[in-house]
Amino acid sequence: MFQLQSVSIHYDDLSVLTDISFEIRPGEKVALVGESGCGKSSLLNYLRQQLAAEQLAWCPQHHGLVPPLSAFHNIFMGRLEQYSLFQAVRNLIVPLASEKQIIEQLLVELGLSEKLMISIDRLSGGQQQRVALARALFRQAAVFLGDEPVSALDPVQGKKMLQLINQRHQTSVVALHDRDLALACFDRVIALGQQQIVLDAPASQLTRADLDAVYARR
Ligand SMILES: Nc1ncnc2c1ncn2[C@@H]1O[C@H](COP(=O)(O)OP(=O)(O)OP(=O)(O)O)[C@@H](O)[C@H]1O
Repeated sequence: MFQLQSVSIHYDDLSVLTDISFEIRPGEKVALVGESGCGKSSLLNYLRQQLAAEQLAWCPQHHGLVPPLSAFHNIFMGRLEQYSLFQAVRNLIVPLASEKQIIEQLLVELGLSEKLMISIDRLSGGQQQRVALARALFRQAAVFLGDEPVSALDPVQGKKMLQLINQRHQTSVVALHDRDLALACFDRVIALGQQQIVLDAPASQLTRADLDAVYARR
């Protein structure tokens, strides 16, 4: 699915990751951890560029929602490129019953059943984050890439959402700060630090202390 061989990522003269190599096979569920600024978002952006649009469900750190529009409209936009211009405009003005039903069902699963036609600027931070997640799930893609997609949720809800992500996608790579969720919900954990991969192991072979040690390095 992803094969990185000696990849370096930098912004002008700032090196973020240097000469990293790894492979992610189809079916793997991978948590990406490491302290703030270590390069998780930069790596996810790199991975995004390796995939065709139709393979990818992307959940960005800052949501990218349109605040005056409803949850329905924002979620519908997750698949906008798959519709003709006529279908897209028509559905944005008068939602098609079929699309509305799918999105309603998604919102039920995400605990937002009452919010279908509520505008984003009237939702809480955690509710907005779940709308961004619903927009990614609506794509029904093979690969989910998420940049802290549950950071605004409580741990119980966060775990439920990560389980849903992993059930609905063949492969996932998710940046997380919550080390317990990384261990509980993923098969494999990759940790970044000092421009390198500092740990890459099956979650079943790791403890919370192993991941804490990643954050203690400097
Ligand atoms: N567009 C950009 N232009 C220049 N520097 C950038 C840009 N995006 C990120 N950086 C820098 O690259 C480094 C890695 O940032 P990145 O956002 O990938 O880290 P992160 O691990 O995702 O952090 P966080 O956990 O805080 O979201 C940081 O030093 C950041 O300042």
